[in-house]
Amino acid sequence: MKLSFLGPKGTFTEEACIKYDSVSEHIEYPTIDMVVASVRDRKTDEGIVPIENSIEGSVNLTLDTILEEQELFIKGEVLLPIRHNLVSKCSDLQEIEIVISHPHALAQCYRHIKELLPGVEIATAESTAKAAFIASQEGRGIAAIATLRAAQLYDLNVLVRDIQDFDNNITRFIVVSREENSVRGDCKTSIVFSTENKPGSLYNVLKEFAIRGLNLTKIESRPSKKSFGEYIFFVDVDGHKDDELMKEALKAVRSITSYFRILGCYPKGRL
Ligand SMILES: O=C(O)C(=O)C[C@]1(C(=O)O)C=C[C@@H](O)C=C1
Repeated sequence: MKLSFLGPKGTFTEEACIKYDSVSEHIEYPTIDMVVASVRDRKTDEGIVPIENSIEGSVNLTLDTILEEQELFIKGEVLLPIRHNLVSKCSDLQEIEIVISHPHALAQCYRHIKELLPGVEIATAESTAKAAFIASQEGRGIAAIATLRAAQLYDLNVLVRDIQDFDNNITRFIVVSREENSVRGDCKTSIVFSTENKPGSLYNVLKEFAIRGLNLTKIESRPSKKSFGEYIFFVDVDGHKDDELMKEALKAVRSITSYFRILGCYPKGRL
């Protein structure tokens, strides 16, 4: 089996990939949309991308990409504790003029970086490992926020360990596939929908889960990109899509929404 991930080697997504399936062939792609497209275009069987972080929230590019890919499903999820490190060719913090990383990683370490390196210039990269690679090429004056594995792979010194602003830093990754997951058991169901822009329409949708005692684990909105003030909602619910109460709730929600799709039903990830 071929499993694509947001690369290059040394990203947190690669770690999630190894945690999910260490046996398959792992293939790196430089961006989230290219990982998802590799599955759609049958170059790989499944792909892993980050979807949300406990400090910084949703990865919008992932939400927008899975919304566009109507033929793909979420087949699984992986939870990973995230520990960031400041890594560089330099061996002294005083020499650092630029800090580079993925925007999510920069946001997760914002206070720490401001404290350690006041006035430092910030630059972004497509992943933490890409930032480490750039730091290894550029050399002097630049540090990346990256994994310890990336520091090893790109031959960088670890200047400061654990620079995330909050210790309880967890990222959730999803596994995208052309096939639905067919397992039963302790599952989660992810849906996406839009409602008419009128009073109570979101309340009416959420009520269908509430009256049946179904627990929502996430709700996120993204602009529809068609009209200002119109939104698409992503909701995760505890439970399998074929459980009796869930089936009833999903049927009701389908009937009162202007757009509705089950993104996937899959086993809950564990830390
Ligand atoms: O750049 C990486 O290492 C990634 O895997 C991406 C990513 C993200 O998009 O949130 C994953 C985990 C961390 O939260 C920071 C960055």
